[in-house]
Amino acid sequence: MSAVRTTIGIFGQGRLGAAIAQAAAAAPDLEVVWTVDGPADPPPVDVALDASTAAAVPAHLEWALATGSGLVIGATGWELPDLAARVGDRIGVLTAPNFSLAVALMARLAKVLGRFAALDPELDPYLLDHHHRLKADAPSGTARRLAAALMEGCPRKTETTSGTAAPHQLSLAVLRAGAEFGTHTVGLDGPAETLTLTHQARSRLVFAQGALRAARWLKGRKGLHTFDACAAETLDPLFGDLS
Ligand SMILES: NC(=O)C1=CN([C@@H]2O[C@H](COP(=O)(O)OP(=O)(O)OC[C@H]3O[C@@H](n4cnc5c(N)ncnc54)[C@H](O)[C@@H]3O)[C@@H](O)[C@H]2O)C=CC1
Ligand SMILES: O=C(O)C1=N[C@H](C(=O)O)C[C@H](O)C1
Repeated sequence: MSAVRTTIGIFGQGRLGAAIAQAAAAAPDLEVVWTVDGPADPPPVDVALDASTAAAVPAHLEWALATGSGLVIGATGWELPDLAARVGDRIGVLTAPNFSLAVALMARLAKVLGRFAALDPELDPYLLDHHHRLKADAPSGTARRLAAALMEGCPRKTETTSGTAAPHQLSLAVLRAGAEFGTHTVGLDGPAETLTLTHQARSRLVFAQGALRAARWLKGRKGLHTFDACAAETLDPLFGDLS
């Protein structure tokens, strides 16, 4: 008797969506029931993955609520302030500006870097975001997540700027050029030393595999979740006994 497979749908068949479809086709526990690359009303699935565009995310949330499907939102650049209230415990929704486990680790470390910068006003935390020339949003969803982590750790920084940074501003530089899959650096710059931490994606496979990890994790769950919660199962044990 064969095991029950998780049914998957994929919104968006561009760079990310195609990579997810390719990875899912090779996963014996998953069944890709549909992929769509434009407005559509597909049938319910266990979990749909949104790899489309910011503008399409609200309609995909409406679809998920109407069909009772789980939804993993990988698209970036959208804002839905009432998302938690709308989701409630009706369905499961997971938001993920970056599907890389290493980036989830980086976000944790960014918070610690922020805390370190908070000890000394001469230490400036900063962020760099480099992506391919076709990326629609800037800063990236990942850069926004990392900026939030740095600012949580360093409360004197309350907003980002791409220009000259006032003391309360976090300097965030965006580069859109070439074919870069996604490179982010968090750094500290002080009078006598610097510290940097860089993540560079070498393939979209890392995002595709993370998207499938998120779908498996979300199946059977209700409520609003983040990829950080999914990653915590792997990352939490790494933070024991750091002395
Ligand atoms: N969370 C993560 O780890 C990652 C997130 N992304 C994000 O994923 C999104 C897609 O990125 P790419 O694949 O590079 O863009 P892309 O432009 O290559 O693909 C987007 C696709 O969505 C399709 N689309 C547009 N409206 C749609 C709708 N209503 N329903 C279904 N499909 C629709 C377009 O036809 C296009 O093929 C972006 O927001 C990007 O920032 C990208 C890579 C990794
Ligand atoms: O559009 C992309 O390509 C990527 N987008 C995500 C983001 O906005 O952070 C994640 C990754 O960096 C690639």
